[in-house]
Amino acid sequence: MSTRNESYLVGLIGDGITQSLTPPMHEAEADRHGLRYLYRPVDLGVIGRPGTSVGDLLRAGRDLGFNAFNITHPCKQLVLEHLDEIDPRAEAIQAVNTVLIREGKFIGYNTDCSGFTTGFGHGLPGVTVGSVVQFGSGGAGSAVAEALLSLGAQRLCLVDVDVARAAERASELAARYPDAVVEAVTAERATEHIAAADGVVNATPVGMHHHPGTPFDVGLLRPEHWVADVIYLPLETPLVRAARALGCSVLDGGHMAVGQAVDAFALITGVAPDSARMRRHFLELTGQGDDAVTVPASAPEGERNHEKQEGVL
Ligand SMILES: NC(=O)c1ccc[n+]([C@@H]2O[C@H](COP(=O)([O-])OP(=O)(O)OC[C@H]3O[C@@H](n4cnc5c(N)ncnc54)[C@H](O)[C@@H]3O)[C@@H](O)[C@H]2O)c1
Ligand SMILES: O=C(O)[C@]1(O)C[C@@H](O)[C@@H](O)[C@H](O)C1
Repeated sequence: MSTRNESYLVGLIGDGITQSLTPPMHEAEADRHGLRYLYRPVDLGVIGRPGTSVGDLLRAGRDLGFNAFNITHPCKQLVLEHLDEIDPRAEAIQAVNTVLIREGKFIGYNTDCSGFTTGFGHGLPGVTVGSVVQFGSGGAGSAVAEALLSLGAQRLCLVDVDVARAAERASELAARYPDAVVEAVTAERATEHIAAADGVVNATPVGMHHHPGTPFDVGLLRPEHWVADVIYLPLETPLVRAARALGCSVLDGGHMAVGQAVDAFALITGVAPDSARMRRHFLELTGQGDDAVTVPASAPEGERNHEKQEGVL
């Protein structure tokens, strides 16, 4: 037996998340720290519950002794009304992906934003954030837009098939970042903005295994563009592949996936995870275990088998 102060019971609430790599990332890192830590997917599709049941699931989890939950599509906004406290950044984004249960209270955070920010710094070092066209302004898109503006983007164009959603996000962000130009643009007008942009971001599900394709015509890309995708299943989306072939600097969705997991693990346990080790494990899970990075000679034997770099997300 163990109480909730002696071990960790964590879940991921969302639809279609049974194959998520976040649970194995947390569990393996916890093992390396000698923590007793179980992380279970709570797949709404499998248990036949709607996104609106997230509050009931949180309360059931609290009563059953869970320490925390990650929250994903379609619940990142739906969960807001069930929180007792919310981190200021998550409040600004109006999306939560991590809920800590402390003394019976639900405290919400957004590690998608911090995870994208860290991954951007490591994966696209030295690029000019400058002017960005971002496709998708939902849960991930809100976090990424916030990250880009806090990284210094001066112009951000949001493109979403849900035009009202993009307009709403753009006006919220413009109010909070008055020195930047933030606007919603139609897919047609995005063409001219991509031509003038430093970077292009995909924060839509287009490119996932079950949603193949690209959110815009990749013929618009030039080698000078940097390109970021948030999708990590697959890691090599059609957009990432096309951008790499063209010679663009590219950030795949794995950087954000590891970054959000690193930050959530730290919040849940209070223990600083080894982000490079989590990145290596993630790449093994995705079958990309030979990512070209280096591990210091002092690393444990098992880790020296991989030619990888410390501190790379
Ligand atoms: N790497 C990570 O850590 C990470 C984190 C969160 C989400 N994701 C991924 O991000 C993607 C989006 O997730 P989400 O939670 O934001 O979903 P969401 O449904 O909240 O938002 C997606 C948005 O994209 C828009 N959209 C769809 N097709 C479009 C198109 N062709 N052009 C423009 N807009 C379009 C939708 O209208 C919606 O507003 C998913 O693939 C998810 O797996 C990755
Ligand atoms: O890896 C996933 O499946 C996630 O759902 C991705 C993203 O939505 C994160 O915010 C979640 O914490 C985990």
